[in-house]
Amino acid sequence: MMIIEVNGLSKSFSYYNKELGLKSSFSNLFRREKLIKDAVSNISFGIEEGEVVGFLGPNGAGKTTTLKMLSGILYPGGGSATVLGYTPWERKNDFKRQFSIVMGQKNQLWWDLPANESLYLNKCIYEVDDKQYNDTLGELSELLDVQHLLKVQVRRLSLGERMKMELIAALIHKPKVLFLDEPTIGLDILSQRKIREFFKYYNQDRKTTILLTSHYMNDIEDLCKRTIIINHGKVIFDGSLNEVNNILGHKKIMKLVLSHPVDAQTLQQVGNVKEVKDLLVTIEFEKHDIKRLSRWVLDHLPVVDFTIEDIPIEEGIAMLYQRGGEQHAHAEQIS
Ligand SMILES: Nc1ncnc2c1ncn2[C@@H]1O[C@H](COP(=O)(O)OP(=O)(O)OP(=O)(O)O)[C@@H](O)[C@H]1O
Repeated sequence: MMIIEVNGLSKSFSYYNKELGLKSSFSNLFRREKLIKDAVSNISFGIEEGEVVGFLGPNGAGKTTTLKMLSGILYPGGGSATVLGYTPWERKNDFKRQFSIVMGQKNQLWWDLPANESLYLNKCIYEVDDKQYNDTLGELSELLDVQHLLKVQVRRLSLGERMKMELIAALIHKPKVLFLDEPTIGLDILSQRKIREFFKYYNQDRKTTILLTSHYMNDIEDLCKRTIIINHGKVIFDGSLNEVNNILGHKKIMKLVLSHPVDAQTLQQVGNVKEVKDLLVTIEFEKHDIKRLSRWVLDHLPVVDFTIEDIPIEEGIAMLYQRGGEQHAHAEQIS
Protein backbone atom coordinates (compact mmCIF):
# COMPACT_ATOMS: atom_id res chain seq x y z
CA MET A 1 0.00 0.00 0.00
CA MET A 2 1.30 3.43 -0.97
CA ILE A 3 1.74 5.56 2.17
CA ILE A 4 3.38 8.64 0.67
CA GLU A 5 2.48 9.92 -2.80
CA VAL A 6 4.10 13.02 -4.23
CA ASN A 7 3.10 14.46 -7.60
CA GLY A 8 4.82 17.45 -9.16
CA LEU A 9 5.48 19.05 -5.77
CA SER A 10 7.16 22.47 -5.96
CA LYS A 11 8.12 25.27 -3.62
CA SER A 12 9.75 28.62 -4.34
CA PHE A 13 10.93 31.19 -1.83
CA SER A 14 11.12 34.87 -2.55
CA TYR A 15 13.67 37.04 -0.82
CA TYR A 16 15.32 40.41 -1.24
CA ASN A 17 18.85 41.28 -2.19
CA LYS A 18 20.49 43.63 0.26
CA GLU A 19 23.77 45.44 -0.33
CA LEU A 20 26.10 46.09 2.57
CA GLY A 21 25.90 49.37 4.50
CA LEU A 22 23.52 51.88 6.04
CA LYS A 23 22.90 53.83 2.82
CA SER A 24 21.70 50.76 0.94
CA SER A 25 19.56 49.74 3.96
CA PHE A 26 17.81 53.09 3.62
CA SER A 27 17.33 52.88 -0.16
CA ASN A 28 16.11 49.29 0.28
CA LEU A 29 13.12 50.72 2.12
CA PHE A 30 11.91 52.19 -1.19
CA ARG A 31 13.33 49.92 -3.86
CA ARG A 32 14.29 46.31 -3.30
CA GLU A 33 15.46 43.68 -5.73
CA LYS A 34 13.23 40.65 -5.38
CA LEU A 35 14.78 37.24 -6.04
CA ILE A 36 13.11 33.86 -6.39
CA LYS A 37 14.66 30.58 -5.28
CA ASP A 38 13.11 27.38 -6.66
CA ALA A 39 13.88 25.16 -3.67
CA VAL A 40 11.80 22.19 -4.92
CA SER A 41 10.80 21.86 -8.58
CA ASN A 42 8.18 19.41 -9.71
CA ILE A 43 9.27 16.31 -7.79
CA SER A 44 7.29 13.06 -7.85
CA PHE A 45 7.71 9.75 -6.02
CA GLY A 46 5.75 7.17 -4.06
CA ILE A 47 6.70 5.28 -0.89
CA GLU A 48 5.16 1.98 0.17
CA GLU A 49 4.16 1.07 3.71
CA GLY A 50 7.16 -0.05 5.80
CA GLU A 51 9.80 1.22 3.35
CA VAL A 52 12.88 3.03 4.67
CA VAL A 53 13.90 5.46 1.95
CA GLY A 54 17.06 7.56 1.97
CA PHE A 55 16.65 11.13 0.78
CA LEU A 56 20.02 12.39 -0.39
CA GLY A 57 21.29 15.57 -1.92
CA PRO A 58 24.00 18.20 -1.49
CA ASN A 59 23.49 21.21 0.81
CA GLY A 60 20.61 23.35 -0.39
CA ALA A 61 19.18 20.63 -2.67
CA GLY A 62 15.67 20.95 -1.22
CA LYS A 63 15.51 17.99 1.19
CA THR A 64 14.36 19.85 4.30
CA THR A 65 11.88 21.91 2.26
CA THR A 66 10.36 18.65 0.93
CA LEU A 67 10.15 17.11 4.41
CA LYS A 68 8.56 20.29 5.73
CA MET A 69 5.87 20.14 3.01
CA LEU A 70 5.24 16.44 3.67
CA SER A 71 4.78 17.13 7.36
CA GLY A 72 2.52 20.13 6.78
CA ILE A 73 4.93 22.77 8.12
CA LEU A 74 5.09 24.47 4.70
CA TYR A 75 2.49 25.00 1.98
CA PRO A 76 3.71 23.99 -1.47
CA GLY A 77 3.79 26.37 -4.40
CA GLY A 78 2.41 23.69 -6.72
CA GLY A 79 1.71 19.99 -7.14
CA SER A 80 0.10 17.61 -4.68
CA ALA A 81 1.05 15.11 -2.00
CA THR A 82 -0.69 12.70 0.31
CA VAL A 83 0.71 11.04 3.43
CA LEU A 84 -1.44 8.25 4.87
CA GLY A 85 -4.19 9.53 2.57
CA TYR A 86 -4.11 13.05 4.07
CA THR A 87 -2.98 16.26 2.42
CA PRO A 88 -0.29 17.27 4.94
CA TRP A 89 -0.73 21.07 4.77
CA GLU A 90 -4.42 20.74 5.68
CA ARG A 91 -3.00 19.82 9.11
CA LYS A 92 -5.87 17.59 10.19
CA ASN A 93 -5.57 16.37 13.78
CA ASP A 94 -5.95 12.75 12.68
CA PHE A 95 -2.94 13.19 10.42
CA LYS A 96 -0.85 14.89 13.12
CA ARG A 97 -1.43 11.92 15.41
CA GLN A 98 0.07 9.51 12.88
CA PHE A 99 3.41 10.97 11.87
CA SER A 100 6.49 12.52 13.44
CA ILE A 101 9.34 14.64 12.20
CA VAL A 102 12.75 14.66 13.87
CA MET A 103 15.23 17.35 12.90
CA GLY A 104 18.77 16.71 14.09
CA GLN A 105 19.41 20.45 14.26
CA LYS A 106 16.28 21.39 16.21
CA ASN A 107 14.98 20.38 19.65
CA GLN A 108 11.45 19.79 20.74
CA LEU A 109 12.37 18.96 24.36
CA TRP A 110 12.28 21.68 27.00
CA TRP A 111 15.87 22.60 27.75
CA ASP A 112 15.44 23.34 31.48
CA LEU A 113 13.21 20.39 32.34
CA PRO A 114 14.07 16.71 32.72
CA ALA A 115 13.27 14.76 29.54
CA ASN A 116 10.47 12.78 31.19
CA GLU A 117 8.46 16.00 31.72
CA SER A 118 8.61 16.89 28.02
CA LEU A 119 7.72 13.29 27.20
CA TYR A 120 4.71 13.52 29.52
CA LEU A 121 3.68 16.75 27.79
CA ASN A 122 3.74 14.91 24.45
CA LYS A 123 1.65 12.13 25.98
CA CYS A 124 -1.00 14.71 26.87
CA ILE A 125 -0.83 16.51 23.50
CA TYR A 126 -1.23 13.26 21.59
CA GLU A 127 -3.79 11.89 24.10
CA VAL A 128 -1.83 8.68 24.63
CA ASP A 129 -3.39 6.54 27.38
CA ASP A 130 -1.38 5.77 30.54
CA LYS A 131 -0.70 2.13 29.72
CA GLN A 132 0.53 2.80 26.17
CA TYR A 133 2.65 5.69 27.46
CA ASN A 134 4.30 3.61 30.20
CA ASP A 135 4.83 0.61 27.92
CA THR A 136 6.27 2.70 25.07
CA LEU A 137 8.48 4.79 27.36
CA GLY A 138 9.78 1.65 29.10
CA GLU A 139 10.50 -0.12 25.82
CA LEU A 140 12.12 2.80 23.99
CA SER A 141 14.24 4.00 26.92
CA GLU A 142 15.52 0.44 27.40
CA LEU A 143 16.26 -0.01 23.69
CA LEU A 144 18.14 3.29 23.61
CA ASP A 145 19.71 2.68 27.00
CA VAL A 146 18.64 5.96 28.61
CA GLN A 147 16.38 4.81 31.50
CA HIS A 148 18.81 6.31 34.03
CA LEU A 149 18.73 9.70 32.29
CA LEU A 150 14.99 10.35 32.11
CA LYS A 151 15.02 12.56 35.22
CA VAL A 152 18.08 14.58 34.20
CA GLN A 153 17.62 18.16 32.97
CA VAL A 154 17.86 18.11 29.15
CA ARG A 155 20.54 20.84 29.09
CA ARG A 156 22.83 18.51 31.06
CA LEU A 157 22.61 15.65 28.55
CA SER A 158 25.24 14.99 25.89
CA LEU A 159 24.31 15.51 22.22
CA GLY A 160 23.84 11.76 21.68
CA GLU A 161 21.75 11.32 24.84
CA ARG A 162 19.61 14.28 23.88
CA MET A 163 19.00 12.86 20.40
CA LYS A 164 17.85 9.57 21.95
CA MET A 165 15.37 11.51 24.12
CA GLU A 166 14.20 13.43 21.03
CA LEU A 167 13.52 10.11 19.34
CA ILE A 168 11.49 8.85 22.28
CA ALA A 169 9.50 12.11 22.23
CA ALA A 170 8.86 11.65 18.51
CA LEU A 171 7.76 8.03 18.91
CA ILE A 172 5.68 8.18 22.07
CA HIS A 173 2.42 8.26 20.06
CA LYS A 174 3.55 5.36 17.80
CA PRO A 175 3.57 7.24 14.49
CA LYS A 176 3.05 5.28 11.29
CA VAL A 177 5.29 7.63 9.29
CA LEU A 178 8.59 9.05 10.43
CA PHE A 179 10.45 11.90 8.72
CA LEU A 180 14.06 12.02 9.89
CA ASP A 181 16.13 15.05 8.92
CA GLU A 182 19.76 14.29 9.75
CA PRO A 183 19.04 12.47 13.00
CA THR A 184 22.67 11.48 13.55
CA ILE A 185 24.28 14.86 12.82
CA GLY A 186 27.24 15.58 15.09
CA LEU A 187 27.14 12.19 16.82
CA ASP A 188 30.20 10.01 17.28
CA ILE A 189 30.49 6.79 15.28
CA LEU A 190 29.26 4.56 18.12
CA SER A 191 26.19 6.71 18.82
CA GLN A 192 25.43 6.87 15.09
CA ARG A 193 25.59 3.09 14.94
CA LYS A 194 23.38 2.68 18.01
CA ILE A 195 20.74 4.99 16.56
CA ARG A 196 20.89 3.22 13.20
CA GLU A 197 20.40 -0.15 14.91
CA PHE A 198 17.46 1.32 16.76
CA PHE A 199 15.79 2.55 13.54
CA LYS A 200 16.38 -0.80 11.90
CA TYR A 201 14.78 -2.68 14.78
CA TYR A 202 11.94 -0.17 15.06
CA ASN A 203 11.13 -0.35 11.35
CA GLN A 204 11.17 -4.16 11.30
CA ASP A 205 9.12 -4.41 14.48
CA ARG A 206 6.48 -1.76 13.67
CA LYS A 207 6.56 -1.51 9.88
CA THR A 208 6.89 2.25 10.30
CA THR A 209 7.50 4.04 6.99
CA ILE A 210 10.65 6.14 7.21
CA LEU A 211 11.99 8.92 4.97
CA LEU A 212 15.52 9.74 6.08
CA THR A 213 17.94 12.47 5.09
CA SER A 214 21.54 12.19 6.16
CA HIS A 215 24.93 13.30 4.91
CA TYR A 216 26.45 10.17 6.49
CA MET A 217 26.55 7.52 3.82
CA ASN A 218 26.70 4.76 6.46
CA ASP A 219 23.21 5.73 7.63
CA ILE A 220 21.82 5.40 4.13
CA GLU A 221 23.74 2.25 3.16
CA ASP A 222 22.83 0.52 6.38
CA LEU A 223 19.16 1.41 6.55
CA CYS A 224 17.79 2.11 3.09
CA LYS A 225 17.21 -0.34 0.25
CA ARG A 226 16.07 2.59 -1.84
CA THR A 227 17.45 6.10 -2.16
CA ILE A 228 15.98 9.17 -3.79
CA ILE A 229 18.61 11.74 -4.73
CA ILE A 230 17.69 15.35 -5.40
CA ASN A 231 19.77 18.22 -6.64
CA HIS A 232 18.65 21.80 -7.34
CA GLY A 233 15.16 20.75 -6.23
CA LYS A 234 14.80 17.98 -8.83
CA VAL A 235 14.86 14.21 -8.47
CA ILE A 236 17.97 12.97 -10.25
CA PHE A 237 18.00 9.36 -9.07
CA ASP A 238 15.52 6.91 -7.53
CA GLY A 239 16.70 3.37 -6.84
CA SER A 240 19.17 1.24 -4.97
CA LEU A 241 22.43 2.94 -3.96
CA ASN A 242 24.41 0.18 -5.64
CA GLU A 243 22.93 1.23 -8.97
CA VAL A 244 24.32 4.76 -8.68
CA ASN A 245 27.63 3.74 -10.20
CA ASN A 246 25.94 1.87 -13.06
CA ILE A 247 24.26 4.98 -14.38
CA LEU A 248 27.48 6.97 -14.24
CA GLY A 249 29.14 5.23 -17.10
CA HIS A 250 31.20 2.18 -16.62
CA LYS A 251 34.21 2.99 -14.58
CA LYS A 252 36.29 1.01 -12.12
CA ILE A 253 39.21 1.77 -9.86
CA MET A 254 42.61 0.05 -10.11
CA LYS A 255 44.92 0.25 -7.10
CA LEU A 256 48.55 -0.57 -7.75
CA VAL A 257 51.50 -1.06 -5.43
CA LEU A 258 54.70 -0.49 -7.43
CA SER A 259 58.27 -1.53 -6.62
CA HIS A 260 59.65 1.80 -7.91
CA PRO A 261 58.15 5.09 -9.14
CA VAL A 262 56.73 5.39 -12.68
CA ASP A 263 56.26 8.70 -14.53
CA ALA A 264 52.78 10.21 -14.79
CA GLN A 265 52.61 9.92 -18.58
CA THR A 266 52.99 6.14 -18.46
CA LEU A 267 50.38 5.79 -15.73
CA GLN A 268 47.91 7.87 -17.75
CA GLN A 269 47.93 5.18 -20.43
CA VAL A 270 45.80 3.10 -18.07
CA GLY A 271 43.21 5.81 -17.34
CA ASN A 272 42.55 8.81 -15.16
CA VAL A 273 45.21 8.85 -12.39
CA LYS A 274 43.31 9.81 -9.22
CA GLU A 275 46.13 9.61 -6.68
CA VAL A 276 49.82 8.80 -6.38
CA LYS A 277 51.00 8.31 -2.81
CA ASP A 278 54.62 7.10 -2.72
CA LEU A 279 54.40 3.78 -4.54
CA LEU A 280 50.63 3.46 -4.21
CA VAL A 281 48.71 4.51 -7.33
CA THR A 282 44.95 4.80 -7.83
CA ILE A 283 43.65 4.94 -11.41
CA GLU A 284 40.09 5.19 -12.72
CA PHE A 285 39.58 3.29 -15.95
CA GLU A 286 36.89 2.14 -18.41
CA LYS A 287 35.35 -1.15 -17.31
CA HIS A 288 34.95 -2.55 -20.83
CA ASP A 289 38.73 -2.45 -21.27
CA ILE A 290 39.48 -4.38 -18.09
CA LYS A 291 41.23 -7.40 -19.69
CA ARG A 292 43.53 -5.45 -21.96
CA LEU A 293 44.44 -2.90 -19.30
CA SER A 294 45.13 -5.54 -16.61
CA ARG A 295 47.46 -7.36 -19.01
CA TRP A 296 49.15 -4.10 -20.03
CA VAL A 297 49.68 -3.08 -16.39
CA LEU A 298 51.24 -6.43 -15.48
CA ASP A 299 53.48 -6.43 -18.58
CA HIS A 300 54.64 -2.80 -18.50
CA LEU A 301 54.62 -1.62 -14.89
CA PRO A 302 56.70 -2.81 -11.91
CA VAL A 303 53.64 -4.15 -10.06
CA VAL A 304 54.02 -5.71 -6.61
CA ASP A 305 50.30 -5.93 -5.94
CA PHE A 306 47.10 -4.79 -7.62
CA THR A 307 43.35 -4.77 -6.96
CA ILE A 308 40.34 -3.75 -9.02
CA GLU A 309 37.39 -2.22 -7.21
CA ASP A 310 34.08 -0.51 -7.90
CA ILE A 311 34.02 3.25 -7.53
CA PRO A 312 33.17 4.02 -3.86
CA ILE A 313 29.51 4.95 -3.43
CA GLU A 314 30.41 8.36 -1.97
CA GLU A 315 32.37 9.17 -5.08
CA GLY A 316 29.59 7.96 -7.38
CA ILE A 317 27.16 10.20 -5.57
CA ALA A 318 29.54 13.16 -5.71
CA MET A 319 29.84 12.61 -9.49
CA LEU A 320 26.06 12.47 -9.74
CA TYR A 321 25.75 15.77 -7.82
CA GLN A 322 28.35 17.32 -10.10
CA ARG A 323 26.60 16.08 -13.20
CA GLY A 324 23.28 17.46 -11.88
CA GLY A 325 25.03 20.78 -11.23
CA GLU A 326 26.42 20.94 -14.76
CA GLN A 327 23.01 20.11 -16.27
CA HIS A 328 21.40 22.76 -14.07
CA ALA A 329 23.93 25.39 -15.17
CA HIS A 330 23.39 24.37 -18.81
CA ALA A 331 19.59 24.62 -18.42
CA GLU A 332 19.97 28.09 -16.86
CA GLN A 333 22.13 29.22 -19.76
CA ILE A 334 19.54 28.04 -22.26
CA SER A 335 16.57 29.64 -20.48
N1 LIG B 1 12.68 30.47 4.08
C1 LIG B 1 13.50 30.50 3.03
N2 LIG B 1 13.70 31.64 2.32
C2 LIG B 1 14.49 31.68 1.24
N3 LIG B 1 15.17 30.60 0.78
C3 LIG B 1 15.04 29.44 1.46
C4 LIG B 1 14.21 29.33 2.63
N4 LIG B 1 14.26 28.04 3.07
C5 LIG B 1 15.10 27.38 2.23
N5 LIG B 1 15.56 28.22 1.28
C6 LIG B 1 16.48 27.88 0.17
O1 LIG B 1 15.97 26.75 -0.50
C7 LIG B 1 17.02 25.86 -0.87
C8 LIG B 1 16.74 24.47 -0.32
O2 LIG B 1 16.87 24.51 1.09
P1 LIG B 1 16.73 23.19 1.99
O3 LIG B 1 16.86 23.61 3.41
O4 LIG B 1 15.51 22.47 1.60
O5 LIG B 1 18.01 22.36 1.52
P2 LIG B 1 18.59 20.98 2.08
O6 LIG B 1 18.66 20.04 0.92
O7 LIG B 1 17.80 20.53 3.27
O8 LIG B 1 20.07 21.40 2.50
P3 LIG B 1 21.02 20.92 3.72
O9 LIG B 1 21.58 19.60 3.35
O10 LIG B 1 22.07 22.01 3.71
O11 LIG B 1 20.18 20.92 4.97
C9 LIG B 1 18.30 26.49 -0.35
O12 LIG B 1 18.94 27.15 -1.41
C10 LIG B 1 17.84 27.47 0.70
O13 LIG B 1 18.72 28.59 0.77
